Amino acid sequence: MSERPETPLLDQVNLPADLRKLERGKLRQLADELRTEMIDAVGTTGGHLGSGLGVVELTVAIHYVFNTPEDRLIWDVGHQCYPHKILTGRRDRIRTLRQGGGLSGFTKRTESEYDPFGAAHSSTSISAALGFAVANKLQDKPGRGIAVIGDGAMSAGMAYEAMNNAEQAGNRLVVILNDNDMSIAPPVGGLSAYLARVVSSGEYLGLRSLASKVAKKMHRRIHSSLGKAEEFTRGMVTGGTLFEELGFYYVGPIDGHNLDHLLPVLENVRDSEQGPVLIHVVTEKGKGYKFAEQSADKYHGVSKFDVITGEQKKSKGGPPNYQNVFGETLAKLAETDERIVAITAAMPSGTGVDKFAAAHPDRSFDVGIAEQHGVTFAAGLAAQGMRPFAAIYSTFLQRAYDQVVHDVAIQNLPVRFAIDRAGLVGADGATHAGSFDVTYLATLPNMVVMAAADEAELAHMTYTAAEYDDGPIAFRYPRGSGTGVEIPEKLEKLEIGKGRIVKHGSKVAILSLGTRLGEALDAAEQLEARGLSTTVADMRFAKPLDTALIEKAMRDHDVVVTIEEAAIGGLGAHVLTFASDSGLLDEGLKVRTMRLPDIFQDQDDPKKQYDEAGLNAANILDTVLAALRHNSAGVEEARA
Ligand SMILES: Cc1ncc(C[n+]2csc(CCOP(=O)(O)OP(=O)(O)O)c2C)c(N)n1
Ligand SMILES: CC(=O)[C@@H](O)[C@H](O)COP(=O)(O)O
Ligand SMILES: [Mg+2]
Repeated sequence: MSERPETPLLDQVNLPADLRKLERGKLRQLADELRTEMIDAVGTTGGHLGSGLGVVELTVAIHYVFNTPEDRLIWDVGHQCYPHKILTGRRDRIRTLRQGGGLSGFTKRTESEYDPFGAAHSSTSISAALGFAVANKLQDKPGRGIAVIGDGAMSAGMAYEAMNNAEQAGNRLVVILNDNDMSIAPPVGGLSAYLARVVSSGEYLGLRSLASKVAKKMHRRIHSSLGKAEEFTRGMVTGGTLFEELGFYYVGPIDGHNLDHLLPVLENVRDSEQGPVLIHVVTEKGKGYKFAEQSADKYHGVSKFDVITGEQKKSKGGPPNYQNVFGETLAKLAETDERIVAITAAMPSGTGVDKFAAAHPDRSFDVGIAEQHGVTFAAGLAAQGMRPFAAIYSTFLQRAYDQVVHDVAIQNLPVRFAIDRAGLVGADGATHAGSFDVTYLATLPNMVVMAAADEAELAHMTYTAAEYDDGPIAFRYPRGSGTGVEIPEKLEKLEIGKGRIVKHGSKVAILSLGTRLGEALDAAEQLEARGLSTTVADMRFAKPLDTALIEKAMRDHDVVVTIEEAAIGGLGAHVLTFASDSGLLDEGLKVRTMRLPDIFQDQDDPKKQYDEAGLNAANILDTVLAALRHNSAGVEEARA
């Protein structure tokens, strides 16, 4: 008689309270079902897979042992939170992940009480968890701050700032270091080597001896189940000296896929009066899905894929990605210029620096998730005569803004900023939008700010930046693939501060910065069809402005529109400032600035995001026609 299939446990678990009703012996089956559900879901949505697979058991154990949501659980970066979302009332929406109107791909306060803190930029979890812990202490409320932080995220300075400040929290703060020996790429630096030593040199010690260490450290009765456990675990030999010196009780390393190890240790920590505690958990990124386990990047970020074959449904062929145009162009330039070096902050493939590194390994630097260090490292390199390219996503460069101002701009050092993911980025949503770099860079004295309209322009700007030694220079370009335009063999060194007229007209002038140029040309066609002769300029520079081009546009046209994939304070603001300073607005010229809206836009398909932002061709057409309907009194006349 065939065995009746087990009733899926996952169907009985909507919230952690349901999970805690299960016998411990059932948790293994639940974890297996949870892993299967996650693989199936991400197969249909795409997203971050490897990191979530690595924390399935840890997620089950944390919610089983700790009293979430009263215990505030904070996932660092939050890209590993899909199992957490499934166990906290969002299984029914998990297949809407990273889609318009769907679940965010990261933790988000507005989504659930089980997401006490939003994430997506790394290394914030310990600071936030410390905040919750101290607040509960001050309010005499129960509840801990629990931070789960990866080994990659632990390479950022902010994590140490938080740990340095953590002693005050006592046993209210629990830090779980999820060490899978991976960042997006293999981890780098001294910390990674240290953790590898702690994990690899540890002999197998019986759990009892680990238990006695834990109990001794915490002056606690050994938790009964811990005492009974027969399993072996890696013991600590060198131990977590680094963390202990920072005031933490260090426990580990522990096998993060073995619930018989995780549960008793978490219970011990939960019941301990001592703290703060750092539990060092060893996991495998991509665990339990062979295609992820076998891939170099452990399926960190995947498009939709066939669960059976592991085959991702990526569009094949087509124009090159901007990141690779940058990396390959820079690699070529570096063949004849020994001064060129490239720096990435743990994003070699995302920035295209991996292409540069393949050709020039000794001139390529992955500094880990350490944008602040990366920028000032570049400043030091520049001060000593090198030509450094700091390749950092727009959103992640925000983390190093003071370094840009204080170490680069004020000293007028020739650091080159290759700013990828400029503008709206789609599935990663608001936390990753590259909205602010024009605003925050073009306001700085000495800074040159360029924006590529297509991949050929990006190649020219990479060359121009390489040759520019007069101070800092930045060039921005979007996520994804180019327009298919041909990239000439011979690159052009652009004249600093000069734009280019792409289409000549006489009534309307559209001044475009970046890849909205395509939409501007579409709009120009529609305007011409209405008898409105339209000039289109690719400004190329937000700073310095091409003032001659702007002045001519303003004197020779009735309506001037600026458009950019940037928030207020960018090209439009600088054009208006120049125009008002030059008296060009005195004759009642109609000027409209089109820019990103003053909201944080959630995830969606990028085209839809730009529709929502009002920055597509139809929006340009409407803006121009509305402006033309405004009479000199600024009153809109009835629609013609
Ligand atoms: C400030 C910042 N820089 C870069 C990134 C891009 N990023 C996302 S996840 C990741 C690697 C994180 O590694 P780890 O913390 O070990 O987590 P794992 O993926 O291994 O679970 C990086 C570099 C980011 N999210 N935030
Ligand atoms: C979680 C994280 O921050 C990165 O994985 C990011 O999602 C990468 O973005 P791209 O996919 O644009 O490279
Ligand atoms: Mg990791």
